[in-house]
Amino acid sequence: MNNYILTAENIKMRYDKNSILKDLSIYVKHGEIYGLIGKNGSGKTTLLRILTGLIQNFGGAVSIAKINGYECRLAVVINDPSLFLNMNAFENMKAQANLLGLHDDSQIIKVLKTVGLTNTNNKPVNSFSLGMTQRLKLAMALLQNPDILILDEPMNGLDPSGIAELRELLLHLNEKGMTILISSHILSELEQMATNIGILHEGKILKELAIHDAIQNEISLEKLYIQYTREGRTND
Ligand SMILES: Nc1ncnc2c1ncn2[C@@H]1O[C@H](COP(=O)(O)OP(=O)(O)OP(=O)(O)O)[C@@H](O)[C@H]1O
Repeated sequence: MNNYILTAENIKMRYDKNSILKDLSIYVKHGEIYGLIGKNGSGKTTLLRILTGLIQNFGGAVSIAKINGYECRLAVVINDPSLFLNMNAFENMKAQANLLGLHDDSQIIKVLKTVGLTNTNNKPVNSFSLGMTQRLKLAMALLQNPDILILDEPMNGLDPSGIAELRELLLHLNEKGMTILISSHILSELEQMATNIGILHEGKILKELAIHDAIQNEISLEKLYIQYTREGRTND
């Protein structure tokens, strides 16, 4: 038996005549923080949308592991606006909880505490900082108590303290057992946070590696990124 919680094999996706993902395979293990990197337009968001079921017309197969007979729960934080801007954090969470059929407010209160949004004094979301908004989106995803959390460039636009807060939060969730798949261009953050890295280039995951191997061999992610995504690269 393998230890994968999420696998996708032979994924093919095209928009009109543009082939974006070309027989791509990705393997995410239980308990890891998998950092997905690649150039702008390489297909990271497309892949994450496929993995989360937001895109259905693709080729290949996605498989989510089962624990005790139940498929692992997956939640996603993507950049689509999905918040009610005139409502406060609790009201947004309540709306999401209703959609999920959760009627116990204690779960909302617990999750808001986890992301540090309990003392927002009834402020509407349209007065939130970007960091607070990102934490609220994360809280909405956490309401589902997921086994796998998928985040698409969650640090975009955050200031250094917002990035650090988000990193601490994700590390905390991971320590509690949550598997995390995160796409980002901020390689220095992934170096601090990820356990594994996948480099998406020309429609495939060209390279997967464990961060501790890179550290042991004193290879920076930036160097690897450049090596694997430049034209005429060597793939070894
Ligand atoms: N709905 C769509 N219709 C047509 N083309 C699309 C659509 N969505 C994405 N694309 C194209 O597919 C390619 C991959 O886009 P995608 O957003 O998946 O890349 P990305 O790696 O996430 O990029 P970035 O790092 O800039 O966010 C791009 O060329 C993009 O223009």
